[in-house]
Amino acid sequence: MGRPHQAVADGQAVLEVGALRHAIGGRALFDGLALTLGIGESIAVTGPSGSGKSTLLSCILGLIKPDAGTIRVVGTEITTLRTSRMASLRAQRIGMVFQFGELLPELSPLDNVVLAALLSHNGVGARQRAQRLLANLGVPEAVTSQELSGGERQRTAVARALINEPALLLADEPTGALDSHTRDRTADQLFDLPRQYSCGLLVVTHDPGVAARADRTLLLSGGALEAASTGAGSR
Ligand SMILES: Nc1ncnc2c1ncn2[C@@H]1O[C@H](COP(=O)(O)OP(=O)(O)OP(=O)(O)O)[C@@H](O)[C@H]1O
Repeated sequence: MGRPHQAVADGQAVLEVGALRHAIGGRALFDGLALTLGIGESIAVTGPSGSGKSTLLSCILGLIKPDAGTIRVVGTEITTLRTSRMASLRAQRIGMVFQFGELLPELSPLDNVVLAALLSHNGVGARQRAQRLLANLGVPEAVTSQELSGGERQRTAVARALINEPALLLADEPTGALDSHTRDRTADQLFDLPRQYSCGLLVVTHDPGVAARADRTLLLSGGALEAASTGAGSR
């Protein structure tokens, strides 16, 4: 199922953030923050509540314009993009998984996933792609997604994020609403995705057991990202 856009070259970074600065309400959240994420790689970002993790994701999604610095998504500098161009880059290149899935409850899991393809003008073969993704992630068929368990809903949200074959997958506390068994299954699947689908994965999480699955864990502290140790055996 070829990408509807140019493929990411081997070795190319899917995300490069440089010298990022941003303040909210007079408080500096980012002060020279830098980050590089490669294709096939996963990074977990941890940090105290209010340190700016979700704001960082919003900057990468182009929803917040940072005060200064650069953000390149698959080589495209997004901080200077017009809204319409950013919207199309976001639809084609970035997948996002939220803490509570944010599915449309009246629609089936399949239709939730297909809808994301249609909204991105990527409808050709979308039903088959969605069926394959949902089957791979172990989501059962259902008339409405509100019939699903929390873990099944979250895996549907993962399928929806993958339907347009994004180069960059972002997740904000993707397992925060799940019990520990479901968390483990969902997190295992999530961190398999970069190699399975040739994308880069950036996960914001408070959960050391989830962060431990990432190739690298970074701590957001003092407005910058530093290497963090999640501790052996914290899964
Ligand atoms: N729209 C907004 N208006 C005002 N302040 C905001 C806004 N969005 C975020 N903030 C503030 O910016 C800071 C960073 O928020 P953010 O949600 O990015 O933190 P976080 O690290 O994701 O926190 P948590 O781990 O609790 O989710 C917080 O102090 C928050 O109150």
